[in-house]
Amino acid sequence: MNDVVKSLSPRLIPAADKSDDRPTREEAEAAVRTLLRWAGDDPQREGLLETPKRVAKAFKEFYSGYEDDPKDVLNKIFAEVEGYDDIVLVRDIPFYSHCEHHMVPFYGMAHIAYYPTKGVVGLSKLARLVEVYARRLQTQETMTAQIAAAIEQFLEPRGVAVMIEAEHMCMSMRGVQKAGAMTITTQFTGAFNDAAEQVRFLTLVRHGKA
Ligand SMILES: Nc1nc2c(ncn2[C@@H]2O[C@H](COP(=O)(O)OP(=O)(O)OP(=O)(O)O)[C@@H](O)[C@H]2O)c(=O)[nH]1
Ligand SMILES: [Zn+2]
Repeated sequence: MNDVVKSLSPRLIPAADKSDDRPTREEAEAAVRTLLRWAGDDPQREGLLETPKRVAKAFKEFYSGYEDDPKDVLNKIFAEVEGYDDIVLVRDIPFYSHCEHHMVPFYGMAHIAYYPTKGVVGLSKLARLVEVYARRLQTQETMTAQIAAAIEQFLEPRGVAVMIEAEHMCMSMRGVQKAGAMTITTQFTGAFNDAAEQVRFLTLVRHGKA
């Protein structure tokens, strides 16, 4: 296992703590009313009356990944694949996440590849794994490492490659205001530490043929 993944994995693999000090829905809605006032608006005006309830509900969707455990996503392995042990790559998995610095969306595509050893997982599970980590407060780097670490731990492949390309709204609509700037992160383990393997991965991601 790659050193970065190994050092990150204890913190990153389990589902987030379900701590007891979670606020009630009423407390969450009151916090939204405070932010509405902070934005300069009046939470009591008609159009905003139901907004705190909607925001609390939307947060449940945006951050549902805290309830999910990668173990439950990757626990079903299909071993009967006639000895197939070549690359499995799912590219262009769209995702929406929120940056942990500003709680503003960043969104883009994830590309995931691995070389199976003990079997393969259902292809949809790789997209579900992206959801587990995207639906939390994140940095793009952490999310990239977490996806690679989970596949390492549960599939024990010959290698994993993860690439994420995303636009960060905190860089587009505020702050430095560079709309369209794209951030690319990669995490390679095992066989993918080889330069030729990285070229194969990137070629498949870009052109669909090796
Ligand atoms: N490395 C990394 N940085 C991120 C990510 N998402 C947002 N950021 C950056 O987090 C940084 C936070 O910087 P700060 O100086 O603490 O906050 P700020 O004053 O709001 O910074 P500006 O965005 O430059 O206005 C910014 O440079 C963001 O671009 C991410 O996924 N990875
Ligand atoms: Zn941000």
